[in-house]
Amino acid sequence: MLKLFEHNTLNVNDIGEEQTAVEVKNLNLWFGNKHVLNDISMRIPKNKITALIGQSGCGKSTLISCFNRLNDLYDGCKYDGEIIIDGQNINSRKVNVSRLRTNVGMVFQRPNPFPMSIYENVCYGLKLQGVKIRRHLDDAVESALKQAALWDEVKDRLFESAHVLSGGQQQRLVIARALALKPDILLLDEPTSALDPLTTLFIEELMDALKKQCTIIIVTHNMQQAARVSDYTAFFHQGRLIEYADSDTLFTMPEKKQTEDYITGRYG
Ligand SMILES: Nc1ncnc2c1ncn2[C@@H]1O[C@H](COP(=O)(O)OP(=O)(O)OP(=O)(O)O)[C@@H](O)[C@H]1O
Repeated sequence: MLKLFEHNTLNVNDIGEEQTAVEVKNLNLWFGNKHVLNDISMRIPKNKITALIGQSGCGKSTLISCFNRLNDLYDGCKYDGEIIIDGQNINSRKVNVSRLRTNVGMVFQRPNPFPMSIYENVCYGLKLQGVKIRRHLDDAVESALKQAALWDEVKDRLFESAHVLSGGQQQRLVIARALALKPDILLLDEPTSALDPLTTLFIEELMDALKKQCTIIIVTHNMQQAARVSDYTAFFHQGRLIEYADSDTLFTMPEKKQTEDYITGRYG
């Protein structure tokens, strides 16, 4: 197995409260009558990369979308159980959802820069929050672009349209847009599936650097990527969490036959 990144991990059962970024407790979710997430419980550790894997349709994207309440946008979506972030059950009606979405950033499969300049893309969320002072915006844009390893490539053309950037640059721009809001948690839904292998590696190195400042949860279909980049991996099947372990253990000594069949490509 190609190992580029060092993983220093606890057993999933030993992740304590202080080390937990997201605690999922008996989460169930339905779209209409369809029971999509079935009694999921897990602790996702802080400042680590956790990969969610499993066959198409098993509920990975739905699960990460619970972490910033994106599923609320769909009529007919119901859920119960708890998701604790920063000591608060974010499934509660009392939660301020826009504040939650600032704290829990999300990046999707296809880079989706807004039709505006590179600069405006990065400071979009800050402006929505009411930040107006130009120097503050300039500093935030520079810092987020540096964290996303894009600054050197765009610093001389910040006011050009974001759409002139390559796919990999656009994906880093979208990551910078999320980072400008200083999220504690970054959700990445197949962030490299539309990118070539070199750009993918670049984004993986970026994720490894970013975990110092935030918790990363990534959905991926790419087993090599999950094994290379993540500290922990959770395998799902038909809406259930089948196996969750540190990635070294899950990819070399899975406990369940179903996990082994999936990671060795026998199905999926
Ligand atoms: N907005 C929605 N309304 C109704 N059903 C939905 C909705 N979103 C997802 N589903 C259904 O929920 C199930 C889980 O979908 P989800 O996208 O979470 O799976 P996934 O594991 O992320 O799949 P993939 O790997 O293909 O992206 C699927 O059966 C899907 O059709």
